[in-house]
Amino acid sequence: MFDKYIERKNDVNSVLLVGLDSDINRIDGDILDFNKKIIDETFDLVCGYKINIAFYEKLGPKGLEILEKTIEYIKYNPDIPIILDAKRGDIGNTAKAYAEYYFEKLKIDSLTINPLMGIDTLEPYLEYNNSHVFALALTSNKGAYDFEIPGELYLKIAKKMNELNKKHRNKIGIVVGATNAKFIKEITAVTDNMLFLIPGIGSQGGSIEALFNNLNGYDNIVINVSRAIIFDENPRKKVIEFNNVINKWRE
Ligand SMILES: O=C(O)c1cc(=O)[nH]c(=O)n1[C@@H]1O[C@H](COP(=O)(O)O)[C@@H](O)[C@H]1O
Repeated sequence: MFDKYIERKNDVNSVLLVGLDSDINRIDGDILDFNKKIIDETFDLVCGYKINIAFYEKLGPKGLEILEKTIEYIKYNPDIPIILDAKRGDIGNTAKAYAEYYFEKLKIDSLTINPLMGIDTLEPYLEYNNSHVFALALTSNKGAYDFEIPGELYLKIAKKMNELNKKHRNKIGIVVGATNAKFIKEITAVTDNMLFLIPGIGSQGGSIEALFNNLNGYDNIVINVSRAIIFDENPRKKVIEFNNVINKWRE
């Protein structure tokens, strides 16, 4: 799956993920139509899509149906990676149940997971040929200062995930928030070529400049922007703008 990201990134020259955080409270009409419109307007320009399950779960069975149809719709172009953002983390037996739905039925490319309960909770996700997970390490919210940053837990997670990533042939990446960019430099020092999923640009106010100053040339990244793209009146234009600014820094 790692290769799918790298190929896609090189093919379209973009590391941008559009986050389909399609909140019913901000949408007039049908969410599936809303998603299809965003996908139609952006698919040729983006590295991939991240779908946060919360906005679909809250609608009950109808929401899951929309989630499944959205994934199917993106898959008309099989080269586009799809991340399901569910931040799962539970004992092996339960993780196996999550994995069956996400990787066998939905056939997503990556799942976000919370690694706090330990390595055994990740293992069921890694048993599929093409599965991939992004483990939360340094999140974008201010609560990152509650547990992740004190005692450098985020670094401990990054190191362990890097080790696991080598063992499991590139099936693991980490989440690092752009809003806490100053800590990213230390992370790049302890990781090899694992993928970073970077949220926090756009509505959360993360600085692209600070992000790239701290990435220091590290380019195994995908940058997610949700609200600032999907709720803009011209999502395609917004994607082009983000691609341009980000690619200037990547040069
Ligand atoms: O795992 C994530 O994607 C994630 C981790 C994190 O630390 N911060 C974070 O914002 N996210 C997700 O990234 C998206 C950010 O959305 P916007 O702030 O609208 O761009 C949401 O789906 C969040 O749940």
